[in-house]
Formats: sequence, structure tokens, C-alpha cells
Amino acid sequence: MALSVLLLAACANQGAEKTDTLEEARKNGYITVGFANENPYAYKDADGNLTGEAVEIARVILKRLGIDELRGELTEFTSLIAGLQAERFDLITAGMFIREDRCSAVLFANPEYSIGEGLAVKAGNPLGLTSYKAIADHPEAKVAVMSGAVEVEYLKKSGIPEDRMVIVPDQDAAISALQSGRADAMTMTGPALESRLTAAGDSKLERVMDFEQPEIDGESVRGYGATAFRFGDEAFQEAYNAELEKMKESGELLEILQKFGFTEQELPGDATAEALCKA
Ligand SMILES: CC1=N[C@H](C(=O)O)[C@@H](O)CN1
Repeated sequence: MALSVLLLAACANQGAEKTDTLEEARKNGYITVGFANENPYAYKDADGNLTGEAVEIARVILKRLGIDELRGELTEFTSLIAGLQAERFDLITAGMFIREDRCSAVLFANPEYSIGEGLAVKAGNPLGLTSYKAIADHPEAKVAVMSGAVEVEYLKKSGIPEDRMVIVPDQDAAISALQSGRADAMTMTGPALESRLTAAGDSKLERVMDFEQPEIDGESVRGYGATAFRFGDEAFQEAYNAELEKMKESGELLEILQKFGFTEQELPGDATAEALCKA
């Protein structure tokens, strides 16, 4: 009985046609995107509008592909990939880094920016934390970091034990952990760190200006962020990449990035998703 039910389900599945996400969105006039409320990548502004570098780049490209409206689905960063796979939304526009492990779960567009890491501590840096290594070497220092973010892996590889990581659901919770003393430091990408410190306006906190970028396997880390698609949406990914390339060439990409505080230094250069997925 159980076997026949399974067989029926398998046959039904075989007959089911895979949804063409791009075509469907064109027909509907909108597409739903997953975002993790991380300024300046993808967040709701004071008026409740969805914006951020990743969102605005996607907005331009999707418009050119015939999709007029973006609807956001707020999701914790760590659940973005699962949400995409479960079709809760059709794209991730969160500035997510292209990483080898993630490439086995989603399709990445080519990168739209590149960035390094940042660290914030209590004013005066009482524990003298200027690198992940310095946190590792301190017997008690704790660092707040967002669940599912690449920094968790960087911290681990820098020798910081998990019981000295305060894993938080989002970047606002990271700064709360630092303010409350549950953590002695918080780490995230430079622009996200800057944005949280500015929003907090707390003179008891400071950015570590002489922070040493972490080195993993002898190389200074640098993240490359991109929109992500579901497997099966390769044609969508290709059309998206073609529009992104035009924006790179025309300078439009930089113009959008600059609105969110990025500079020419953060352009992705010739990096491609294909190469980064193998890195
Ligand atoms: C935009 C972003 N990138 C990193 C990542 O992809 O894991 C993390 O820093 C979380 N946020």
C-alpha cells in the first residue's frame, strides 16, 4: 500500500511541469524576494519601503526583464536558502556572498560588489581586540555574530571556540549583545557594521579602525555578494547576468552602490559566480 502511494506520487511528480519563475513573475507583474533586514544590503527604510544595494540593483534588472514590482519576505539570514528552496520567495536579494558550500544549494548570479569585514567593541577597546586572532588568543573575549553568516566560519577558522561566539538572529541583536555586555565585540561586513553603529549612536561603542582583515588559509578574506536563484532557473540567472554585465559596463552599477556608501573599491571586478563557486 505504502509503496503504491509512493509510486503514484512519483508518477504525478514526473508529469508536473516545473514552474518558469521568470515567466510566472512577468505574468503576475511582481516577484517576491527574500531579505534579512541588513542595511545597506536589503532592508526596510523608515517609510517601510524595501531598499538596499542588492534590492535596488535587482529592481533595475527585473524591470528590464519585464517585472515591475518587488515584494519582500523578511527572513532570518540563516533561513534564506531554505526559504528560497521552499518557494516562500523566488530570489534572495540580501547581498549574500557566493560561497562554495552555498553553491550546492542555490544558483548565484555574478557578484554585484565585494567587501571586507569589520569589528566593533566597547569604547577604548578595553580588551585590545584588533583581529579575530586577538579574540581567539584572549581567554574570555566573546564575539557577537549573525547565525548563518560567513563570519561564523571565519571566526571558527581563526581559532575562536563556539562557546565564545554569541550567535544572534540578526545584526540588531549583535549590537544589543555588545551594548548589554553579553559580547565584548561584534563582527559583520564593514558597511553593515557602520550602519548599525550609526543607527545606535552610542558613544560607549566604537569601530576598531586598526582591525586586521582575517586571513583564512593564508589569504585575506573578501566576500562577493550576489542575487540567488533556485536550481531550475538557469535561464532567469542568465538573463539577469546579461543585464548586470551591461550595468557594470555603463557605470550604472557603481552609481547604485554609491547611493549605499560603497565606492569603486567595492566593485566586483571580473569575478564570476562560476569561479567563486569553485574557490
Ligand atoms: C551580506 C552578508 N554577507 C555575509 C554572508 O553572505 O554570509 C554575511 O556578512 C551576512 N551578510
